[in-house]
Amino acid sequence: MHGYTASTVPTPAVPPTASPHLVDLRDLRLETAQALVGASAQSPEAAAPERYLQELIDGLCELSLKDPLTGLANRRYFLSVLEREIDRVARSGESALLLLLDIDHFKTVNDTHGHIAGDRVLQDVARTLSTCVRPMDTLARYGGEEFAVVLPGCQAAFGHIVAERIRMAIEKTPVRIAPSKELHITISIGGAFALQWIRSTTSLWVDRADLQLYKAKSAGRNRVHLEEEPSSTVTAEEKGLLFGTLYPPSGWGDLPPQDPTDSAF
Ligand SMILES: Nc1nc2c(ncn2[C@@H]2O[C@H](COP(=O)(O)OP(=O)(O)OP(=O)(O)O)[C@@H](O)[C@H]2O)c(=O)[nH]1
Repeated sequence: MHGYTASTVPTPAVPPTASPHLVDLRDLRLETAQALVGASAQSPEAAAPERYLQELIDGLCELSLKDPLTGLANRRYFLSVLEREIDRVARSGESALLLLLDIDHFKTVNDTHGHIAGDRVLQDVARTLSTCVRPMDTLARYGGEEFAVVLPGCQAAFGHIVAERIRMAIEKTPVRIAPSKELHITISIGGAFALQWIRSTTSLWVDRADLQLYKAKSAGRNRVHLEEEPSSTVTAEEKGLLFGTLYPPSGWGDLPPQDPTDSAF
């Protein structure tokens, strides 16, 4: 974020309809912004208001994409990345892995050590996770104590290795919540690959990974569960996305209904 605060930003020369000297960013409205832009074009100090506006826009963009506690991408941004990834995989047939990572027994951390310690755990876990991913991967805080990462170009053969490496990194990195108090944190990980050549949806992809996360939790936590055969778990909805009305939702590989009057048969 930029170093300005909400109430101390000096305004450039503005028309009388806009506020006189200071603009509280929380109160900034479209008309005010338009007035600032209009004035900046005519003002002899044109450079300053433009810089101000650019900083304002940059700051607002950053706010809208980042999780304030951890500095990671937020859910909204992550879903837009997933959307793009689905597109890419559908066009290129390359692989991509989605991992959902959830801190184990996090409620106990909050209940035992307090919310501030819980926040510290979230920040430290985020930092450790950041060291485990490649620059091309997108890591996000997906919800309360849940994180997500999408790994473009991750082959099925390597998925488990990558996820296991992340799990172990968290397991062997204690979180210091006080000078003499360290917590040992674990995470459960569920993962699913994007369906190659199929334009699925973000929610179906997330649901798949979530099912695996549920299995990892149910199996005892601190473990990785990845979908085995992505193509064997294609849902009826996804078959519809691929084949439209050609194939009935009864089963993968069903033949389209034959029209006896069609000479092609
Ligand atoms: N400190 C802190 N706690 C949060 C935040 N967001 C969510 N939580 C807490 O995360 C906890 C999640 O608890 P549960 O959903 O029961 O999950 P859990 O205790 O980790 O249990 P399992 O996931 O089943 O291992 C709740 O106590 C929430 O209050 C946050 O930003 N900061």
